[in-house]
Amino acid sequence: MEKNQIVQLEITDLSYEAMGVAHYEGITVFVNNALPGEVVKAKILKVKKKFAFAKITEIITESPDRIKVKLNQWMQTGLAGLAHLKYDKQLEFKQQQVIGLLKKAHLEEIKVLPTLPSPEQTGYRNKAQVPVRNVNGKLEIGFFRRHSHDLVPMEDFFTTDPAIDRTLVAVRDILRKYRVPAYDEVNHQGEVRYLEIRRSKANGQMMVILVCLHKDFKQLPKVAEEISQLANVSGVLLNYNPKKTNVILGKDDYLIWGDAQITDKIGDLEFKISPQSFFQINSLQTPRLYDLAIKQAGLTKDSVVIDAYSGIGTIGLSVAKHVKAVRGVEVVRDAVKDSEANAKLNGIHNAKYVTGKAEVMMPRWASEGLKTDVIFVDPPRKGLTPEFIKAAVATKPRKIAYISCNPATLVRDLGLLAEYGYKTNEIQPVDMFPQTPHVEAVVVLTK
Ligand SMILES: C[S@@+](CC[C@H](N)C(=O)[O-])C[C@H]1O[C@@H](n2cnc3c(N)ncnc32)[C@H](O)[C@@H]1O
Repeated sequence: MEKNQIVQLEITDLSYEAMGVAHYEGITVFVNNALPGEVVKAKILKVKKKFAFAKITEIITESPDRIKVKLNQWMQTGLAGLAHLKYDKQLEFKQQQVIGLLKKAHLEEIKVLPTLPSPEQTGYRNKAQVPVRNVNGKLEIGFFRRHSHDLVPMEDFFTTDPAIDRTLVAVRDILRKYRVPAYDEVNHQGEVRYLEIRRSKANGQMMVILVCLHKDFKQLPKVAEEISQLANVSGVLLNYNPKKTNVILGKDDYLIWGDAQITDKIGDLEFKISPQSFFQINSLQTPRLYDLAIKQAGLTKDSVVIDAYSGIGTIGLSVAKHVKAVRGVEVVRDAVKDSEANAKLNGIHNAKYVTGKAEVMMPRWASEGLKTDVIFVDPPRKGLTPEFIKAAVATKPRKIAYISCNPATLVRDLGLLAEYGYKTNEIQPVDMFPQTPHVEAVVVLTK
């Protein structure tokens, strides 16, 4: 097999990144946007020792589960890498992914429930972060072509709230009008690197963040004023990111106009959200995700609960009314400030939040005599660290409620927690990210 060769392939599986999997002369071939059951002609793009990458040139036998995607750009960029698959099959794919990982880890006794569908299948994202670059001499917004930094210009981001899309395009036009230079990655010059918009599903408020190479640029006052006049914009901020990096946001935010926070709701609770605070992006599915964890946690009015990795306090505050006390811990100071303000905003007096690492704070609380019944964990994609697991187990909770956005690290951690006697019978996948291969899941472990 060599680069640029055209081969006929039978697709037998979907990889966790939603690429079609085929086998050819002992080599595993990953084919962009191909579906199981399909026979395709494909051009080989890259060959390694044991695997290769290819793209479809012709579909010979089409899967009955394939649907036509409106814009080719969504597939080219990986913005919506599962959009070509019928929604019920997307849900099945997510369930199967967890089943496959459990099998590999010899944990097949754990049952995986059918994936809970999302109330909205498109336009569900309450946040967009889109790169700004020059394409053919024009400032454009869009998404990077898969595995590259070539910008594919776009106006319809499909999974993002349509009100956010309209505002992104309006801000792009303002930047063009005032001839603000887009960021030039190669020479590390220009001004605007990314646009970020966060929108409250509850009241429509939008926060617009210009991620810039410098703290200021000459057109900024005019640009900010025009953005502030767009419908429902409640704040305009500049995020300062001077580094040569792929990380989107810099450390510092400067408020140019309006409010530095928006307020959204989860269930009947209100939450103030700061620019850098984590907030689940699928607003309508989030309360259902939390409810699943809360229901299985077996809470009583006497329970003491830890909200580890607490963000702006969404889980702990949703739990607070069912229990005696909540202790939360989070590394981002602004998020902790938000959680304290959110407790007040909702009249909750039994939840306390601190800034720090969960693995450091939990043993400290235990040594101060805190007896914990349930630990809620909702870690980043890398999952739990061995230090966290040790600290959590030493805290001796009856249950650990684990919300995960990465089934690979979830399954790894389930194996580790089982060694300490924390076990589960089932996993509930929850679709927080329709049209993408991302899988969220809830598990409650009992000792
Ligand atoms: C997936 S978010 C969950 C936030 C929140 N529970 C929610 O549902 O909105 C993970 C959070 O963990 C925080 N974090 C990462 N490592 C941490 C650690 N070692 N200790 C405490 N918090 C941590 C991140 O800053 C982030 O806010």
